[in-house]
Amino acid sequence: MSTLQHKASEWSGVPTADAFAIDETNLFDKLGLQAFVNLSTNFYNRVYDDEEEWFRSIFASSVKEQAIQNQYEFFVQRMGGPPLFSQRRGHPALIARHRPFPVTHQAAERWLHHMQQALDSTSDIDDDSKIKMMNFFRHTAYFLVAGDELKNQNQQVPCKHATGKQQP
Ligand code: HEM
Repeated sequence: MSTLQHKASEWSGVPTADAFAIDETNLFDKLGLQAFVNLSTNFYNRVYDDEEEWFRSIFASSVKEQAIQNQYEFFVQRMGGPPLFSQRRGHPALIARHRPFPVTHQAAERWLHHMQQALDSTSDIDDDSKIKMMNFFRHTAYFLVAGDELKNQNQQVPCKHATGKQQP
């Protein structure tokens, strides 16, 4: 298991096997496209209305409708549907795509809070699928936090040129 996956399991409290239980059933076949559209719409409606300005502002440079599409296309692709995300956006590379944003433990908890509420208000997703999806989201959120911490560590490592010594 990679260090990032290990940290993701430890911090999220979700064992890797539970996180990837989304692969046991084809959730796209089970739920259909509209359920994913509804989930991401519910999620981003909450995010863009968040009373917590520090969290809302992380999304300030994104257009809500595009953020909704980016998210549901990724979920559809990851949960057994057609590769809509990759066809339009390229490789998911989630850590790299989150690089501009402060993906802290606090931000992960706020993201997950909105996602739990979005799931609760999406009636076309059954309870078993909700549990599977939430485990995947929780694990992935902390995988991104682990990736973000790596980015911060790398920034603290001085560049070899910063020593003033010339390399041979
Ligand atoms: C942990 C807290 C998280 C924060 C603060 C965060 C923040 C963001 C922001 C600001 C964007 C840009 C919105 C856009 O224009 O599409 C974004 C995009 C995205 N996020 Fe997150 N995110 C988090 C967790 C997650 C998780 C857990 C997943 C997947 C399970 C995820 C998947 C995505 C995807 C697929 C995109 C679209 C990327 C693209 O199309 O370039 N994010 N996220």
